[in-house]
Amino acid sequence: MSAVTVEGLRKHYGPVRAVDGVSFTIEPGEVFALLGPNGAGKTTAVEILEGHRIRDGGTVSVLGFDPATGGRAYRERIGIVLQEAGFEEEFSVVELVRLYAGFYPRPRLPDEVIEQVGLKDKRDARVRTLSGGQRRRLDLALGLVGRPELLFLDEPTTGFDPSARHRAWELIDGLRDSGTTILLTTHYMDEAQQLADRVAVLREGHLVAIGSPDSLGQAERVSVVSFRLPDGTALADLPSLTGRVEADGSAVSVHTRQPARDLHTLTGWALERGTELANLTATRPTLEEVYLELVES
Ligand SMILES: Nc1ncnc2c1ncn2[C@@H]1O[C@H](COP(=O)(O)OP(=O)(O)OP(=O)(O)O)[C@@H](O)[C@H]1O
Repeated sequence: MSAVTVEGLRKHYGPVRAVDGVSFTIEPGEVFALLGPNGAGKTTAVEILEGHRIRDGGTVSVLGFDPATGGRAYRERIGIVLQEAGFEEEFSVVELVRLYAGFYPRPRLPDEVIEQVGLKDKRDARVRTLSGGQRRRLDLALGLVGRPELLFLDEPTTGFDPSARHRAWELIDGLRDSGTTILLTTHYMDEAQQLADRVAVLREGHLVAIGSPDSLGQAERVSVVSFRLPDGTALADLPSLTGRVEADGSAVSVHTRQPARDLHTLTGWALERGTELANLTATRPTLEEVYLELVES
């Protein structure tokens, strides 16, 4: 059985179709990243799965529960790491983690979780004295202490310094290795590439792509043709191409679904003018490039 099955999910706010017929599944043990620009519907979809919002249509099954009616039995099996949880500022780190541990039937040891998220030095510090990044790690500890089968991670590393980010990635990798299913949202494509077995891209309430980070570009058949603009040539002198042209100084990149055609046009153009296209390459795009193609085209 899939850990998560979503079919035809809909949630409208008046005229805004925040989620408009979205279907996907997440397998047990999978790390699944939901991507999309601001307002695409990620939070709405995730909060429906968490049981925090009521859907208007479609079916949802998470660990065999309907989150809308799963109640406490459901909440005991999931972990939620919110972007900005409101904390009791006067508690110490260990007190707060202990408090949360008390909500679950089979909690992990608070000190073990505190160490895992890298807050051992701050174990007895008051929450109000924590830095932003340390608070985010505390969020993570609170999401983990109940030994969840499914963990919801909302932008888990926003505000982290680079080394904290890499530690968080290692931690999430470790959770995957221990069999935890993870649904994460992120605006960092390198994070999705690094962590996710599969990613889904939402745009205006619709799923526009789904697959492994590496397969996504192939499915969209987007390639990037790059070259240096010949001396004495302006961008406006280039022939008309099927792809989207971007320039950074004289470095030009063409994001195209028809790389052969655009390469042919470009090389024909260069030959006619008796010039070269320096640094000419045609590559598969990064996840970030595929993502931008999907959400901006
Ligand atoms: N409670 C609400 N009432 C009315 N409209 C809402 C409500 N919540 C979300 N929306 C609208 O639904 C759409 C989707 O919002 P949502 O928060 O799900 O997007 P998101 O993908 O999570 O964005 P972000 O990346 O900015 O967090 C937006 O147009 C938003 O304005």
